[in-house]
Amino acid sequence: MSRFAHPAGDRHAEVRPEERPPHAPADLNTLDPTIWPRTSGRAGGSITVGGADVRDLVEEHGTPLYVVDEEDFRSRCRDYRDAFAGGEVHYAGKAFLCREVARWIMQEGLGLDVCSAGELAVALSVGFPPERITMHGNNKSLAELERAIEVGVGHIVADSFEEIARLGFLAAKHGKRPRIMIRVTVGVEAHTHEFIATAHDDQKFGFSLSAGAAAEAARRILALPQLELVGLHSHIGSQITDTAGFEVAARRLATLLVQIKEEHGVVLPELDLGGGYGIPYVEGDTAPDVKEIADGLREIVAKVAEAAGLPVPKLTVEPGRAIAGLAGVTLYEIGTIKDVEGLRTYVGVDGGMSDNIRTALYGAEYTARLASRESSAEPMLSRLVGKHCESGDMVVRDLWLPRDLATGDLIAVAGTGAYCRSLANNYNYLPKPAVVAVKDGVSRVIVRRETEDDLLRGQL
Ligand SMILES: Cc1ncc(COP(=O)(O)O)c(C=O)c1O
Ligand SMILES: N[C@@H](CCCC[NH3+])C(=O)O
Repeated sequence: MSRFAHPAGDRHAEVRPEERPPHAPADLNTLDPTIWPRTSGRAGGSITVGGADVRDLVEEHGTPLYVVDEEDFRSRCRDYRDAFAGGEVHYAGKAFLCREVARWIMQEGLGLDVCSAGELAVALSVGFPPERITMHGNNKSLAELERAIEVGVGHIVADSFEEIARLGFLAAKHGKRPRIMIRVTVGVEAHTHEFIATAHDDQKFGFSLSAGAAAEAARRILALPQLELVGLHSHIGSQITDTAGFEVAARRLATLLVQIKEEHGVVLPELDLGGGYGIPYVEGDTAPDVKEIADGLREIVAKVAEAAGLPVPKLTVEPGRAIAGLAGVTLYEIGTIKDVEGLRTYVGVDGGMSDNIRTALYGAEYTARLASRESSAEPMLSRLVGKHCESGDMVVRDLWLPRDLATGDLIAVAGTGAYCRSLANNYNYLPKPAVVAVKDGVSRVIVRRETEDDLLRGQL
């Protein structure tokens, strides 16, 4: 099991002694280049991202602050696009989407996955080409499906029998022929936290392969001439570092491709293997390299197609975290430092589970550093906690920080570019932090900080 994964039942358990960090790192100032943004470093002691000093960023934009290294984000788009040349890469907007990010995705030549009318609206608002958009969701509303058909999204991934009937009705109503994929539950037990594993049979997504539901979905779609069935889709889960699950998924999808050809004489031209590629969050984490993923998946798809006597389908992947995750860091200001004798030091910051709920939700681990200066003080075992009324409100559960830490110091948490702003909430009426993009020493607000007016808007 990966360090990220642990049974949900353990979530509230105390840290067992063997899980405590065995020893402090030799140097608390270093920035592991596999975890921190590609352009990050230290200058005059302070951490810099995209050529900007975090002290200046905070001076200008306040804390907590989400900082996105634009070059890191865009270069990972290009890495995926180049590695999967010949196929398609769709960025999964749920990881982190705003208008500016949609523009970056568009400019870098990627497609986009959306899973709600809201995500679709963000993309359309900046002129994202609808034909490069895929619409997902296990319970899309009639209005969401209608909007997707009206604007002409490139693919709609069917997730239930009800939805196939709705799609048939709406396509006929609008005189359109949407391109449909079937979300197949391939029965893979992905090695990740149970809340983000999506291909074992006992869950809400997709049509079960083993129970025959996926084959039945194909029958029903092919019976509706107003729908064009173009392929099969599988997404086995998120933060997956072992690529074996993707191979099994690809092989199993291929068996269905063969079955559909034999039963209906139809060769589906596309295969979408979803996203889920893991990233390193803490030192020692390993993550698959994009080239290896691409070469591995391409080889498997080609092999299984060949063995089945089918033409090699076009391969699409949908990375979210692997593009956005490491581009982002969160900056906090330290407010309180509370030493609990003999146990640890609680370091309180001005955000918490409203801007990063992943630690509370999945037991996620993060790397954090004193960001506004370097220190050679002794390491102290710390817990970086938020300011919410929950004792589970932690940003980093176990962390070594220098003993001379003081109120007003800045802390940077790495790897917060994915599923932090997108999962942010207003618990305890905290306003959501701003998101700034940094590049060549210049910062731009791409999502402004919420204000008290935002918090009160819409109430009687
Ligand atoms: C259908 C689908 N595609 C892609 C993704 C992106 O996953 P990740 O951010 O782990 O790459 C998800 C989320 O898990 C998803 O549900
Ligand atoms: N929210 C999850 C990922 C879920 C992906 C959506 N299917 C996380 O932070 O790890």
